[in-house]
Amino acid sequence: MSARVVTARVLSIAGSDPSGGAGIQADLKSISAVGGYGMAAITALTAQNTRGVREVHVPPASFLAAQLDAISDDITIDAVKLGMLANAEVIRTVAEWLARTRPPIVVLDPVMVATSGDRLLDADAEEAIRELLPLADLVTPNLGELAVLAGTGDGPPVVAATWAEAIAQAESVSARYGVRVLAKGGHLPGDAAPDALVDAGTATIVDFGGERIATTATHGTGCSLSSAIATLAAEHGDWPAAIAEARRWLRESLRHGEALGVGGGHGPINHFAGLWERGGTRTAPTQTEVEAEWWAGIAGVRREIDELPFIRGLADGSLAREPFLGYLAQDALYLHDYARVLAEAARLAPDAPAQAFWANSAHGSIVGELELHESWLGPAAGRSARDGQGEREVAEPDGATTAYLDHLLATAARGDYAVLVAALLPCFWIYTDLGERLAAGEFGAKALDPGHPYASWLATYADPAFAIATREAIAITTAAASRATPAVRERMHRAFVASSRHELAFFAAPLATVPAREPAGERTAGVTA
Ligand SMILES: Nc1ncnc2c1ncn2[C@@H]1O[C@H](COP(=O)(O)OP(=O)(O)OP(=O)(O)O)[C@@H](O)[C@H]1O
Ligand SMILES: Cc1ncc(COP(=O)(O)O)c(N)n1
Repeated sequence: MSARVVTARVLSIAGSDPSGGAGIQADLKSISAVGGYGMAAITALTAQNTRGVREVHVPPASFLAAQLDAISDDITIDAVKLGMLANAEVIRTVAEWLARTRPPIVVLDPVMVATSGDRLLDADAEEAIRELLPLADLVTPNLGELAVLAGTGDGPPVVAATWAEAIAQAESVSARYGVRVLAKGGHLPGDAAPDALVDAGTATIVDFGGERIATTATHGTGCSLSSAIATLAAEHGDWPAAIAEARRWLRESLRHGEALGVGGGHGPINHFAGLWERGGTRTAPTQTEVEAEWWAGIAGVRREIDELPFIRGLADGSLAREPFLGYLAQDALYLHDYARVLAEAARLAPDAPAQAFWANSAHGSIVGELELHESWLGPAAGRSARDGQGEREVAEPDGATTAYLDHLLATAARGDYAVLVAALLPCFWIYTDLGERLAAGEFGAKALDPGHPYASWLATYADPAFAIATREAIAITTAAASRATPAVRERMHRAFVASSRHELAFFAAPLATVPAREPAGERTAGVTA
């Protein structure tokens, strides 16, 4: 078998079923459902529905040859699936093209009679199918087709009545034509629906067992299975693995067929049931779209932050030293635990660059806390006790700090990396944005004045290194959101919005929580400057 490919380019050479359950329509759905790129050259048009075939129109074989050449002249074909071939002339056209182009994988579903009992191959063409067998890598007959292939032409074909008889017929076909045979038990009576891969060349039989699924939606199962096997064989480079996976997918699709409610006869399987259930129908937003949507989504919160008396006072320098230092004390407490949550993100990170980024940010957060103590607050509480300077009153986290940290620590404890990084992001993003806009004079010229009472603190937030870290945090988070399922992305977004609201409460707290009974200027909790 040829080298593996990521997205197999698979050509179905088969008939059209306008009801969408069998033929090329089923083939294209099946190839797509298991991850391949589907192409289709049409051998015949049928007028059929789930109840039966009304008419068949076979275009000139020369036109089929033109379709096949148009494809092989331009496109690398990783696998071919052959379905309804209608008549001997079509079979010969396909055989000639196969012999000339030698696709690496050829799966032949020797379609002869539809589930409804209608002929899809001229009676006199059943013999011609044998010409194709040596050109195929795998042939997938149902019990009736297997009997025809196993027959020698003397007398009518004898359909296997037991699974053992079917295996014996498959062995003789495999030996006679030098082709692997997947014997299919879909038409066996009883509760089992077994298939078996029979290869006389290697004297191996691989059994694929399975309970029969109680459903009337079996139209096109043979078409769908053979297309999925061709696609997965190109991807896996291994027949038993490809067949096992194709059968798992087929059985899932069989279980969901009836719910489609298509037609009053044998309805189609639901080729995409698994994909739909696992979230495959929604287009994932790009990273740029996530970034724009999430940022726009917290526009209201950001506006409220901009308008806070604390931010206005910080910008124009009118903010009293006492609430400012109260804020810094809370910020130090926040950074203390924020560092631990960042370290947890490093622990959960799926790759080394992300792990390094979060670990580095955790380090930055610890350094930030220490710097706050060095520049503004005095020695950190733990050290002050050890240094015998324990006289100083130690700040307790206020309600806003506690709530924010509880949210982050709970998110970390839940252990979902994507949701955790979304929760961590606002602290980077909102601060960088504020710092940049303060430094740009958007809140008034005073913020740019070197004589501003908090100039050195303002400078930290306009730090280009912090802006670079913020870009990285946005990139990591939006990449995770873009890859996530819709449900996880929604949880990420909720965590992001929740953290943004906590940012607002955090900025609002210093002026909102000064206890009324405490005379201004005398509040000392945590403030040591
Ligand atoms: N009711 C069922 N439950 C489980 N598996 C089934 C059922 N019916 C068919 N299959 C499986 O579907 C695949 C096709 O089998 P089947 O023997 O019906 O071939 P077919 O006659 O070529 O299909 P088609 O229905 O397209 O004519 C096999 O893997 C078979 O085991
Ligand atoms: C065009 C076309 N190709 C193949 C089949 C066989 O499928 P089934 O046996 O499930 O009817 C079909 N009905 N129509």
